[in-house]
Amino acid sequence: MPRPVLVLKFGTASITQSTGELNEPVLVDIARQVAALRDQYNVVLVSSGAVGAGKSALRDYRGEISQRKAAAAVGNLLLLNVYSRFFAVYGVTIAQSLCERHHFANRDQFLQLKDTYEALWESGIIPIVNENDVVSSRELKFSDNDELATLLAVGFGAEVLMLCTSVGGLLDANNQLIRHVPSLDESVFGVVRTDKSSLGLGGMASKLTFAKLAARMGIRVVIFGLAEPNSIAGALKGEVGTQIDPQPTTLSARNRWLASGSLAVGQVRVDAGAVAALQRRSSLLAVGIREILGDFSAGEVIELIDEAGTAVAVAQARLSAAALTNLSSRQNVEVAHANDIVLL
Ligand SMILES: Nc1ncnc2c1ncn2[C@@H]1O[C@H](COP(=O)(O)OP(=O)(O)O)[C@@H](O)[C@H]1O
Ligand SMILES: N[C@@H](CCC(=O)OP(=O)(O)O)C(=O)O
Repeated sequence: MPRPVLVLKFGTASITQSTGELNEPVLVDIARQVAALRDQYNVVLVSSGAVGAGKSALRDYRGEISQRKAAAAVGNLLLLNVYSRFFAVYGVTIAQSLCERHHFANRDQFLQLKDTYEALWESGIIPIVNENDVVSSRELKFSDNDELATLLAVGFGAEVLMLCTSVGGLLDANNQLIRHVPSLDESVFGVVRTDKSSLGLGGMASKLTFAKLAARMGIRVVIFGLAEPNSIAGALKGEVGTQIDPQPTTLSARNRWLASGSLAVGQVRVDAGAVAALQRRSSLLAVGIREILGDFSAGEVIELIDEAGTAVAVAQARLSAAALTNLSSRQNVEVAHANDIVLL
């Protein structure tokens, strides 16, 4: 039996001090706790903290985009060096994996990543992942490492996605920990404020957004903190942090991919009749299309939005944007087959 995959993400606020410097005692403890999970899980550790760790090396750091990239270039080295030293104490070798968003657009390319991780896991090595900030452009970035961790969890069909937070979990309006969220509906999002740590990108709003996606794809999510001893094992057992239940899903691995990991390169606005047809699991026909937004080729992934602009589905387009625009007749032209459409 292959071991289940566990994706574990640590944000800047959890592993650095307020100055940005790496919090070594916390990292030693993470290494101890994660090393103990290796026999049970194939672990992917997603770690932020590079910008914080590297920024003091830059003269007159003001947090501009180019300076953040430069800080990440310095800081990733420091971060991995510290992880490498601390994991070595527990006999674990680590590997570095820097990911870019476009690697996730093409499923074949993404599966190469999985191949590599499997080779690492076979030798007991833990991959440590961060966004490749040095080259990531503003348009093509992951929104943050919560998204990167989620896309890895969905792509690998992980059993559990664990998002570490500096505040111990999801808190209610009285700052009390919410222990169990059976389903992430709007009322749950209502407790989230928009504050986040100064060096990180995410915060709780981002964690919940991606937790919702992962749960919809059948993955159990835990948002937890490191305040208690052995909190990672505790969170896995459901005793620490906020537990978010996975939703039942019948989507195939490929369609889960379509709905989450792929990059939608364009959008198509569809009318109310087409929305109703999609909900009946019909194919999308050209007659229901109101507007084509962006440029896409046949075979690429597009988002289907309703008249109000809300995304209702993602689909693999059979026709390019240009071919769709130039249709002489829109009767009986299939734009996306039902099997290639995933409702959101
Ligand atoms: N309802 C909430 N429960 C917990 N944290 C919340 C809530 N609303 C907003 N937050 C904020 O979200 C942030 C949690 O993200 P944090 O773990 O610090 O960042 P990251 O891991 O992305 O660096 C904190 O700044 C916290 O104050
Ligand atoms: N890639 C950046 C962190 C980006 C990020 O998502 O930060 P966070 O919100 O703290 O998880 C870094 O290593 O500093």
